[in-house]
Amino acid sequence: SPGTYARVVEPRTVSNTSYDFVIIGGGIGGLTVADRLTEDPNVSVLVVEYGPFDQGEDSVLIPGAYNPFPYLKQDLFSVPQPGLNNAPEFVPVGSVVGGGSTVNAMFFLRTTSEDFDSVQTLGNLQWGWNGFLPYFKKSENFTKPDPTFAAEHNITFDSSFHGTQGPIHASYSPFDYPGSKNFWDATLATGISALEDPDSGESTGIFWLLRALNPDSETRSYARIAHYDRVIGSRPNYHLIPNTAASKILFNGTKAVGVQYITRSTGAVTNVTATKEVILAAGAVHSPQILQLSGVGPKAILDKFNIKTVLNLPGVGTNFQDHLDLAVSYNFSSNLWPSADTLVNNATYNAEQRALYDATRRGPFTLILTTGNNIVNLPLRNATSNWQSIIALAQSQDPASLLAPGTDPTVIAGYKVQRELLLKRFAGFRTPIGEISWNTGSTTTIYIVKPLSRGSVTIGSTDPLANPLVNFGALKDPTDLELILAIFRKNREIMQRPSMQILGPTETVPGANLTTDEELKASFRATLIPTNGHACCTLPMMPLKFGGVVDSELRVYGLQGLSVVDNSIWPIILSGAPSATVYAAAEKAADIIKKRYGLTSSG
Ligand SMILES: Cc1cc2nc3c(=O)[nH]c(=O)nc-3n(C[C@H](O)[C@H](O)[C@H](O)COP(=O)(O)OP(=O)(O)OC[C@H]3O[C@@H](n4cnc5c(N)ncnc54)[C@H](O)[C@@H]3O)c2cc1C
Repeated sequence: SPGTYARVVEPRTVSNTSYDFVIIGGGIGGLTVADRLTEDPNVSVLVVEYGPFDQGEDSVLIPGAYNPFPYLKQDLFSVPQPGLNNAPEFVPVGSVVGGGSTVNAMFFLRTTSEDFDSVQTLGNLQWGWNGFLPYFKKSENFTKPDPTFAAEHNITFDSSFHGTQGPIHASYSPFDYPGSKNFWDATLATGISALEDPDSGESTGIFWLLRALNPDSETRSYARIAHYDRVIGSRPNYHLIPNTAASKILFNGTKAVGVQYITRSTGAVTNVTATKEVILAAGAVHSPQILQLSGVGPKAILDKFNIKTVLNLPGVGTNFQDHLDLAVSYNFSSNLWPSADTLVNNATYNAEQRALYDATRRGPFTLILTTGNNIVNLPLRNATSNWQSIIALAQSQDPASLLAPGTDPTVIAGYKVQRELLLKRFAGFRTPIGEISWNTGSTTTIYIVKPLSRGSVTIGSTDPLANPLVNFGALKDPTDLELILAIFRKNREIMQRPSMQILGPTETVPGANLTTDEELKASFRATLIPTNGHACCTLPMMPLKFGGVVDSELRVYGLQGLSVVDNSIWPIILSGAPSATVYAAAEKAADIIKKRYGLTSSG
């Protein structure tokens, strides 16, 4: 209803005013922090958001009608990727209030506790798993599945790891296609074990996926509802302007004192003052762009565009990482009915099931089509007996030569320590490096979640409305291709087990006829997507000597009054899907910032 938008302020209302905090970006990090800071009625917050509000479209709210494209930034492509036959690749980022949470596939999956050990090892003692778990719980409203349904479908969980009072709903789709059981059994037959709860800190094995799904309405639970609509009626101190691009952070010396923004419909430029802090939450692709446009970043880049240097900070925009995404396709001669394909190919079934959903909130429309409910998370050692030679291949690489020429020595040093840490994880059993998910129809998706290659984000012009140059750095390190091969071959093994074979699968892409490592790798280079929309790590929380950009309290080094609260802060990409962890990290960030200024939580 229009009433929910009551606090959307007109640009003219904002101009020449001042707020305690100005937050750039109304995605997961930005809205979570805005919500928590405005619990203190004496604090004023403005969120500047590039995109519009969604209009409650089915494509946003209903899992079975999911379509992210209308709210993705349509014209954002990477620079050509030499590792992928020189193709430029689409860069998916949500450009809408709620950011990625409005467009994502609703995987609500934490990461292994070993990822937090890594964050700690890289200089952030107060970011351990045990201290972080309360923030996971605070952000979450977990609903148990129906016990009969759970028993029939291999759903297990440990309630002690979940929160039930938080703003984001986490629940299981109350539907599955029959083929999932075949996949489950085939996976177990390869020696992979069932995992009780992937949100417990242990995250390897096969398990049922939790989704950011409201179990009453079976619709998306996302930051716009959870951290804006939910509270806005009682928060005159919480303002948000949509359709507005932050163009730069304003500095007085090295202190951030405000934000300049552009009203996209008119091009009008406005300055707004932040008396306490500017908080950067434009996501891992745009936050480094905004910093560079504001004069904070590698000096050579700032000089190239004649931008006055506020601070030479070499790490800004380096260390770019994302999950890799490989689709494997099949024909089935005797697949079970229905499958995920039925909803796509059979209009009668689709109409019946939509009517069922509308009437009862049950059936396949409670499920996102592209991936199944079952996920297999694999550490390298459980994927291949070749794990030692893969680690040896990685060790034989010269890290400096895998980064762009001229990369700052601190950034190279940080990359080296990350690689050493990652290779230790590769030799263990607790960090997944890959995931497999069969959608019960024609597609299995393989994700590589711990790539060794690194990319970058840099400005390509001084126009704040132009896209930055995104370089995935895909497959720069040849080890990444071996990781894909290992998971791919494990997936073939699963497909060859009797409970999948009775469905009569024939692999059509890459194709059953491709058998040698070289044939398969050539196919991967042609079909791999270098992103799962999980861009991260471009303003990493690491020591300055390792190319870090923010300290353990999320403050940008060398500046005052500027914090970062989005998915840019991780040093190494998380194994899990990012959103659950970004919500929790933003809850932690809000506590850190509240403490810094003595704010209350009375809201
Ligand atoms: C298609 C897709 C599918 C995904 N699927 C999943 C999934 O199933 N599970 C999961 O956990 N994660 C998924 N993700 C990833 C997840 O949604 C993101 O990692 C998460 O949203 C990152 O949060 P953030 O706060 O860093 O940034 P975002 O949520 O992206 O928010 C950044 C916000 O900043 C705004 N912005 C950018 N530039 C400016 C500017 N100049 N001025 C003002 N505002 C600006 C953007 O419009 C955006 O709203 C998916 C992402 C995509 C794109």
